[in-house]
Amino acid sequence: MAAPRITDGVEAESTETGSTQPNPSSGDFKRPQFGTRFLTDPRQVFQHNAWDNVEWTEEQEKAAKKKVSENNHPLPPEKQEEYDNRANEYWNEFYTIHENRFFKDRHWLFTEFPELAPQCNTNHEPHPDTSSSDINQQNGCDKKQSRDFAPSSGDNCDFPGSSATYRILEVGCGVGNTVFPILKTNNDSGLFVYCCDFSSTAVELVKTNPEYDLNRCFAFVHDLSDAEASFPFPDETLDVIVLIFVLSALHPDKMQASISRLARLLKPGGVMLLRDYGRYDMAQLRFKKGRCLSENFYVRGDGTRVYFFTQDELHELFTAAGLEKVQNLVDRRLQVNRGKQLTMYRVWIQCKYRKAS
Ligand SMILES: C[S@@+](CC[C@H](N)C(=O)[O-])C[C@H]1O[C@@H](n2cnc3c(N)ncnc32)[C@H](O)[C@@H]1O
Repeated sequence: MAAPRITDGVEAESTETGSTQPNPSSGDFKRPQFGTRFLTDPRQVFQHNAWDNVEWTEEQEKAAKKKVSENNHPLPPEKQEEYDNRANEYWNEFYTIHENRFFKDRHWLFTEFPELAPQCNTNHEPHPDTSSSDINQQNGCDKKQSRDFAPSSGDNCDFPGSSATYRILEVGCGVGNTVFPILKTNNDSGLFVYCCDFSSTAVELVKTNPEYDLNRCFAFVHDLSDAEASFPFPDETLDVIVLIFVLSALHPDKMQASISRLARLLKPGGVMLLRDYGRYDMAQLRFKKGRCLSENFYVRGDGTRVYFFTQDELHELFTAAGLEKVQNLVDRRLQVNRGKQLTMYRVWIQCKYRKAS
């Protein structure tokens, strides 16, 4: 595996495999055997490109804490405001420069999140209460209706994907590195995938991708931090919501309202899936002075922002939105650049939270 590509902007975090280790305290007991290369002899560190489930020493944790607190001098309020007001412009610039070359398709998606293609995985049983026919009946819709739609009609029967039986929304979809693999892998004829991003440049790249198929997918511009903004489908219509390295891009003050708004979109029994940066990830420790916006929240050289979560913070956000924990684990990985003899400690958090039936 190649070392992560580092620029003065976003880290190519999502090129990494998502191998994680089962953690009984995470409530996750059925995880596949994946990511089982453990570093038992430190002298062997440069023998492989990556090591799984790396334990941090006390000194390492202490040094990370010290580095973060030394850097905790927030930028002045006017700078903060500018980064907040122009957040989508910075991401537009990012996608204008990188187009679809930056975030790579990820192979770990379906091992970590089998909910994205449940027919390929016998562990997953959609909850009996969450069938789309129920939703359509609640909305007075006939399940056999055409998939054509008129998004502005305001008619709940006539929203994109209204006749689907399994609906997934990806928020902060970028150029579709999760959406297109889902469409390719999950060939359930009842599947419909929505995806949104507040970068109109990213959404345009999704829409102009040759694999974009309006019969199976609908991309739209949406600002997650605007909890009042409407969605092109009614509440309680989604089986799955996916957030991959997107919540961390929001201002921490906006996170709770955004997650609570998203929770309303889930059917009873539906799940929210998240993978994002964990506290003291290499990317956090690499920030230089003058980049801190508030505690554990930073702005990169290209104007995009990033927060580094603890498991407890995410648990609090999801449960305050009325969701129940299915999984909340930390994925600690040691990546090695053998050529440069560099070690990089990555910390990612992975969560699944369900809406009660
Ligand atoms: C690190 S990228 C991850 C992109 C994609 N999820 C992936 O993994 O390839 C973060 C994405 O979140 C989007 N984003 C940031 N803030 C957002 C917001 N408030 N509403 C919607 N999308 C947002 C950015 O435009 C960007 O596409």
